[in-house]
Amino acid sequence: MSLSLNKDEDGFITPTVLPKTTVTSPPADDGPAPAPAEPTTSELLTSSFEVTVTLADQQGNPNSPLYSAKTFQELGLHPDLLKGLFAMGFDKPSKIQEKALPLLLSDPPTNMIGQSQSGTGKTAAFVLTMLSRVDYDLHKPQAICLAPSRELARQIMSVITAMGKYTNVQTEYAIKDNLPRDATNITAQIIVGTPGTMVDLMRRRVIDVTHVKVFVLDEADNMLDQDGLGEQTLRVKNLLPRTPYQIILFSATFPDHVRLYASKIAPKANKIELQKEELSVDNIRQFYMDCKNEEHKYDILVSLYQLLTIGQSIIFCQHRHTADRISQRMTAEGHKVASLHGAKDASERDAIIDRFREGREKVLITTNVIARGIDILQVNMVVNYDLPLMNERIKGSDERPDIETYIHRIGRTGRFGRRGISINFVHDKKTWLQMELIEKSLGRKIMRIETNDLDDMETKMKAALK
Ligand SMILES: Nc1ncnc2c1ncn2[C@@H]1O[C@H](COP(=O)(O)OP(=O)(O)OP(=O)(O)O)[C@@H](O)[C@H]1O
Repeated sequence: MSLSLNKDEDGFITPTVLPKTTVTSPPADDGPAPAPAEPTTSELLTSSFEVTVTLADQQGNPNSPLYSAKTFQELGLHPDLLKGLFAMGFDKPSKIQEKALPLLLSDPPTNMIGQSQSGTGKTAAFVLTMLSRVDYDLHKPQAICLAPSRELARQIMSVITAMGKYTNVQTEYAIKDNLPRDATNITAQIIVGTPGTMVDLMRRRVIDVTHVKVFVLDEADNMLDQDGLGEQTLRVKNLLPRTPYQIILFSATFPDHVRLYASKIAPKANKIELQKEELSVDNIRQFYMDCKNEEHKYDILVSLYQLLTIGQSIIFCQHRHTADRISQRMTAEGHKVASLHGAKDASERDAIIDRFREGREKVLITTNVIARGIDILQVNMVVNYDLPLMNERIKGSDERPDIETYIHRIGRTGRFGRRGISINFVHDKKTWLQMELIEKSLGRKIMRIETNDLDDMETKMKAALK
């Protein structure tokens, strides 16, 4: 089946505006596939549902953020890294990789602020840069990478390990409860972690920063936002040496108030930017369900269970206690679901996400903790049980929808051109208006699915995943 995009009655919009990516080089004196996964059967309510991948289609389509006219070979990568890439099944670079890698790898190193839609391969771009720049004979930290959650740090590490499989790279985590308290000296070349633990290890000089030459912030807008992890990230940066190092900031979103600050943190950066209307990928079809009240949301979720378990699904709630409550109720009623949030301890969090990654759990009920970056190809459905709101991020703010978090949440599906579905639950005027604001900001139609018509639900979902 080909992945040509059509507008249909379900509101799946063909991109009429070609996704343009703007690349800006620093002004002279301004501060420095697998592929489209497609169900091969429309039998959504049977377990015979499969996902096949036809990477070449989308990477050959100039309208796609996965498009590539170039090859990894042309990028002058070390043969050991090329081997690693091919072993991972990466045949050619995606658009962001094709544009960013020559800039990231050029000498002298230049900073980079890179934006590209979720699931389009940003990780490989910064991982390849770290792996290309470190000196494997020097047993000192040389690349520091920060991510907003331990789950994402662990995922980035797995990409480094896979891509660096044919090199002698040594890596270490800076995440909670990973190193023994009496660890004294990290000799690994690449360290990946969350900012709090990274600061701690740097302050205690367990990490010697003298030789650091690359500093990466994944999900950079969140890492720099003063209402997010900005303060902690700045602490890490202030502990880095005064000698020049390359700063790389990547995210699918850069809201205006962070964009300016990002340019200060990464001076004279090359910039790859997206326009507002290009923020969300077109292969995720967005729906909403009009629920009667909070309790009805729960009933609807339960009625969706069969659909949720065909591939894998992530259900996002506003609060940890909601995630736990729903998960306990559904479990008591005989459904198999797991819940994950920041109040669980480190080893439990690792076990839960690992089980989900391995497909042993099919439904994960969670909070914004894994809204960003998590890449699990089988996830074909995301449910916003509660819409993301600004006041979850910014204390005391009003109840405006949090557009950036929405983009990241729905981006947990539709990875690297695969098809995916997102469903928003609305249950009163306020949530309806919030959803309308999301729809307006993204310029994408969010289609209604009837809550009392399971057949309609099934038909629309089948069509969306086809
Ligand atoms: N060149 C490539 N060829 C084939 N698959 C690729 C390529 N680059 C990346 N991928 C795959 O695409 C998926 C998405 O990549 P990645 O997680 O880096 O996206 P991202 O842009 O960082 O997304 P997010 O914004 O959600 O963090 C991964 O499963 C990755 O293995």
